Parts: sequence; C-alpha cells; structure tokens
Amino acid sequence: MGLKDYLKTNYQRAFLVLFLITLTQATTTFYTYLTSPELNAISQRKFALFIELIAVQFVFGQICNSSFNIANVQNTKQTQNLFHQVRQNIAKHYYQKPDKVADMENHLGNDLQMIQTNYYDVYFYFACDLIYVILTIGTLFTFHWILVAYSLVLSFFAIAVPKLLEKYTNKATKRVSTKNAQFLNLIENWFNGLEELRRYKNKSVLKKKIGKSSHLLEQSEYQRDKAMIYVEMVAAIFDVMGRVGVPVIAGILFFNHQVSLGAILTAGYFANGIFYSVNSCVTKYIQLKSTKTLRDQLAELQKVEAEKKYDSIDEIASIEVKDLSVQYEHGEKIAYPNFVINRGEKVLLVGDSGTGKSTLLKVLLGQIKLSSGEVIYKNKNDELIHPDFNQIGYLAQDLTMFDASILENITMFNSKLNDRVNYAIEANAFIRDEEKLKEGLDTEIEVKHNLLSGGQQQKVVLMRAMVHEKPILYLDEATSAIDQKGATKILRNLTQGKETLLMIAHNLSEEQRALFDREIHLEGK
Ligand SMILES: Nc1ncnc2c1ncn2[C@@H]1O[C@H](COP(=O)(O)OP(=O)(O)OP(=O)(O)O)[C@@H](O)[C@H]1O
Repeated sequence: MGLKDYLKTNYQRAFLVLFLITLTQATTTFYTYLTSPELNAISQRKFALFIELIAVQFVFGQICNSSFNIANVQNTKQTQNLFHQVRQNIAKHYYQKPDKVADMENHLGNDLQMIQTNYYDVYFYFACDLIYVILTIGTLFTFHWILVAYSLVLSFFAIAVPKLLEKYTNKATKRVSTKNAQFLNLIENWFNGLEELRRYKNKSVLKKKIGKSSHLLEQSEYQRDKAMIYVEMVAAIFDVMGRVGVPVIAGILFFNHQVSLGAILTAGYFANGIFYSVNSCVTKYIQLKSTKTLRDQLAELQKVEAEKKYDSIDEIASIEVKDLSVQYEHGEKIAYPNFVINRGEKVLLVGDSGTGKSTLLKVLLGQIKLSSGEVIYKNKNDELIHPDFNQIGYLAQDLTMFDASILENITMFNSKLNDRVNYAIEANAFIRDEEKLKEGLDTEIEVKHNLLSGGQQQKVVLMRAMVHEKPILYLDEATSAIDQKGATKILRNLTQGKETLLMIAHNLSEEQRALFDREIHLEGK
C-alpha cells in the first residue's frame, strides 16, 4: 500500500491535486519574491510601482488560498476512495481465509486510521513542502548562487542524518500496532467469558489482565512518540543553522555590492521558508517511512488468492481414512481407525467425549493438519480427487445464524431456493415452530437476542443444508437440542435421502440408531 495505489485510484484526480499543490506553492513563492522589488521601490521612492506590486501580491495571495483548499478537498476524496477499496479487499481476504475477528477489526479500524494520519495526510503536506523548497531554492538563484549552495548543503544534512534513524521509528510504530492487536485480542478473549467471570466473581482478574495489557500499549505509544521527537530534534539543528545563515550571507553580499537591499530581507524570508519546509519534509519523510511495515502488511492482506481449481463435490464416490492421527499443539495425539464411507451411506460416528469425533469432521473438511496418515476422496472411477471442502454441508456444534429473516437464514439469501423451503419445514418438524412466530418465516432473527431456541436454530441450519441439496453432510450433534419426536422425524428424513451422511450423536434411542446403515466407534487411546 503506497503512493502507487493513491495514483491508481483516480489518475486524473491525483494529477489535479499535484497541479493545484504546485500552483499554490508557485504563487506563494512569487508572493514572497515580490517583497524584494517592493522594498527596492520604497528605497527608490517609486510609490506607484510599490502600489502596483502590492495589488499583484494580493491577487496571487487569493489564487494561492483557493488552489490550496481545492487541493485539500480533492485529496480527501481520493484517499477515501482508496480506503473504500482497501476495506473491501481486506474483507475479501478474511472471507477466503477466516481468522480472528479482533485482528480484522484492528486492520480495518486502527491500522487504516494510522495509515491515513501518518501516511496519506502527511504525504499531501510533504509534497507541498518539497515543491516549495524546490521553487524557493530556484528563486534564490536570482539573488546569488552562494545562497543556493549554502541552502543545498544544509538541506542535504537535514535529510541525510535523520534518515539513519528510520529503522528505529519504524520498529516503534510496529510495536504500537502489535500491542494494540494484543490488547484487542485480550479483550475479546476475556469478554467472551464475561458471564463465567461474573458467576465466579473474577472482576479483579479481569481488571488486572486488561490493566496490564493497556499499560503495555500505553508504553509503546510513549516510546513511539519519544522516537519521533528525537528525530525532530536532530532535524531542528539544521533548521536553525539555515535560517540564521542565509540572511547573514545575503548581508555580506549586500556590503560587497553583489545583491540589492530588498534581497537581504527576501532571502531571509526564503531562508525561513526553506528550512521550515526542509525540517518539516524530513520529519514527514520519517513519519511516512515509519508506516512501511504496516502498509506492507495491509498490502499483503489485500492480495486476493487466485481461485483454486477444485473437483466438484458431486464427484465424490468414497471417503477413506487411512492410518490417520492428529496432534493438537498442547494436546494428546488422537489416532483413528481406518474406514471407508461410500457414496449414499448413512454412518453414525460415536465414542466417548474427547475421543476426537468433532476433530475428525474438521480433518475431513481440511481444517486441521494431519500428523500422519491420509484422507482420500475418490470418484466413481477410483481416481483421487480434490474437492472444494467449503461446499460440503457441515453443521458444527456452534451454529452460525445471521441477523436476517428466518427464510433468508434457510436459503442463505438465495430467493431461487424459496420453493424448496416448505418441504424442508415439513421434513425438519418446523411447522409448529413457524406457527408460533408472529411473522412466520419473515420473522427477523437478531442473533444476540436469541429469538429462536437452541433446537429451533438446529432445525433452521438443517433446513439450510437440505434446501441447498448438499450431496455430503457432516453433522456434529445437529439434533442434540431437538425433542425426541422431532429428532426421530428429522433423522428418518435424513437417512432416507440419497446424500452421504456422517453424523456425530450422543444418546440416540435404539429406534434412531437403527435408521443408520452402520456405526463407526472411536475408542480413544
Ligand atoms: N483446538 C484445540 N486445541 C487443542 N486441543 C483440542 C482442540 N480441539 C479439541 N482438542 C482436544 O482434542 C480432543 C478431542 O476433541 P474433540 O472435540 O474432537 O472430541 P469429541 O469426541 O468431539 O468430544 P465431544 O463428544 O465431547 O464433543 C480433546 O481432548 C480436546 O481437548
């Protein structure tokens, strides 16, 4: 993420901003330059000429004001357009590669804000200052080359020395972002368990954890500001040398009859302008560079991976698990028996708690790395295939519902599937639930208000899988909160369909178990 992206957002607008900045600084330079002939006109008692020069100065002052304000507005428009694009790209990235919500919030909020204030806003003023320095040094030529040479030498030092400190400030900025992300993660983790903390009266633990992380964030902000101030102090030394030096040299040249009286004053103005701008350019340059790590990180996040080519899940004829074992980072190794599930089979996966049933479904979906063995998907010709696991129907224990109507939650916003919903309602014993809802299927669910009970939510998610006619379903305790009668009806429907079914369930009745073709038992160690 950088200047190139800014330009690419809208080339015409970017060049308009650059043109307006140049116009602003050219008129400012000319405005200041006029002070010299004005002073000469006064010393030569040419009053009419003096008034004419003042009038010209007035007009240029107005042009400078207007062009600067227009440039500023256009620059904001350009930056906001760019950020709109960046937000969309980052959201797309997290859609492809889901990760912690707090990290995404940090990138979309804090990091973008930081890049706006410390990069794009700064770039605008950096360009203003840089153009001003170039134009002013050029104008000093009209007085005497020695003034230019002196300004250039000092400008060189003002730029070169603080550049050496760049690494130091870059690191400090990155530290602020890391601490901020850690702080947000900590808040998310601890506030997710707020109910439990209240239940066990753990207020002080929460306070201590948040306090500690907040203190680290505060320290990193302080260190970053300190690093910036040191850089500014170094740049300021050259600033003072320049401001004082140029009028002194102009004075010497005047006494040697090499410049006019007006030139001493105007060169003084220019010296102030140049060194103020060089100082400000250097500080801004460091500020710009300090965002590099962060900008690179956001650029990386915006890279949308090329869509991989997968085989259709309709082709899956068998799923085989061979010599499989999984090892969580801080857990025991889970070993699985070998088995094959053929297309259309209805398999019940059972075993005591913690034997690895949910883990197995995640492995089959490619969400967890294997420690050993393999999971083999084959087509009807017994050839290896690579299906798109995202397309497999999967009902995890944590159900995902959206703030939308029940109908939209079933069809996942695809109105073409509305025709299939009535059948799914009947098959999933949802008729009586629907009757109880004021607006039936059009009732809006607000996830955080738990409008639907646990069992009703399971039915909605089962209906979702059914209307989408998924050929393979992995269900993780998908009927655990539904009453026995309803669950039996649902299981009967599920086991009579033609899809391949692998379902984890505890406490099924004999009648319910008998609906499946067979069972796979996990024994644990
Ligand atoms: N993300 C994880 N990190 C570390 N260990 C994990 C993780 N998820 C599961 N485990 C461990 O792996 C083992 C198997 O867990 P899993 O949830 O697959 O069992 P399960 O048979 O589905 O249990 P249950 O019937 O209680 O849902 C457990 O010991 C669990 O603590």
